[in-house]
Amino acid sequence: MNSHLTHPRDRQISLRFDRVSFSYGGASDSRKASSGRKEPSSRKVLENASFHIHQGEFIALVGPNGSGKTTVLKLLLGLEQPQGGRIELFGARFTPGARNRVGYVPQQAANDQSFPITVREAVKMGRLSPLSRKFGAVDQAAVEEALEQAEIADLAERSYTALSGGQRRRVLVARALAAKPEILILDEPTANMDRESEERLFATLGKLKAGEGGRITTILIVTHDTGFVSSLTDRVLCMGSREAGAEYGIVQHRTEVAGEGHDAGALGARIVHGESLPGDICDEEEIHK
Ligand SMILES: Nc1ncnc2c1ncn2[C@@H]1O[C@H](COP(=O)(O)OP(=O)(O)OP(=O)(O)O)[C@@H](O)[C@H]1O
Repeated sequence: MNSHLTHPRDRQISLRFDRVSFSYGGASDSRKASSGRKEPSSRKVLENASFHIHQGEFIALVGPNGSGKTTVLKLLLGLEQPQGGRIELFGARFTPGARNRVGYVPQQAANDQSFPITVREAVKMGRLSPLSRKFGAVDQAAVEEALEQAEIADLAERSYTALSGGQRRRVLVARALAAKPEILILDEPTANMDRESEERLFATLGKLKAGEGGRITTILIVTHDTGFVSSLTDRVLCMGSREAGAEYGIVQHRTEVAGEGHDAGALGARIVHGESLPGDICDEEEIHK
């Protein structure tokens, strides 16, 4: 069976949260463990939160400020450990090897201002592995392809620091794509982005979703701007919704007519949308403050 032709929900699961609970200052909080100091109080972010994402799905993760979106990303990148439940990447518990198959585009690069390198060099960083193997022809080809995919080939020799915020964000996208990730995670990619960069990023994401180059990429995008990706989005995950048995959980909204797909019915609300997703997609009454 050609997996490209199958519906994403008939493909294997790339990522699963199974009744995940997490509190900052809780028993397995990494900062508490490393510092040895006791936090004055714990901050519960997730309780029994469950969702899963199929290979090739395009998912928007939305929710109000402080509802835990970044925390979900930290958990699935292995930067935080849940106190309860299970997180699976590619059908197994988190491993560093699985992490290498996930591309992450942060809101901004660490030390953004002091990045005295060209755009091509910044994208090359996506191919540098901790095993310090030689940078070869395959790596070079991947870098050139990522520059094209992110529509920044014309910027390749420019200094990274001379770029606009939106252009820098597209460099970070290219850096992630250079590693040919199976899952691509983007944290608020359009925040403070100029119109042209937004349009080019949208084009990049559209090509990834369409499977250009014969690769299937699963995409998880944290955004306040659901309109930006509405025509690409398969499902919306809403943070902070109260569900039976999950005080601080996540509700999955389908962006398709209710009843479709083999696992329809297992989840909460569904919505139907056309060109744009409504701003109040997550029921405000349901969102914890
Ligand atoms: N390192 C930390 N220690 C303690 N509490 C934290 C820490 N990081 C985040 N929090 C708290 O956990 C909750 C969830 O934070 P998180 O950053 O995940 O939310 P968010 O939805 O990404 O917010 P935003 O949209 O503002 O980026 C917030 O109440 C936040 O104050």
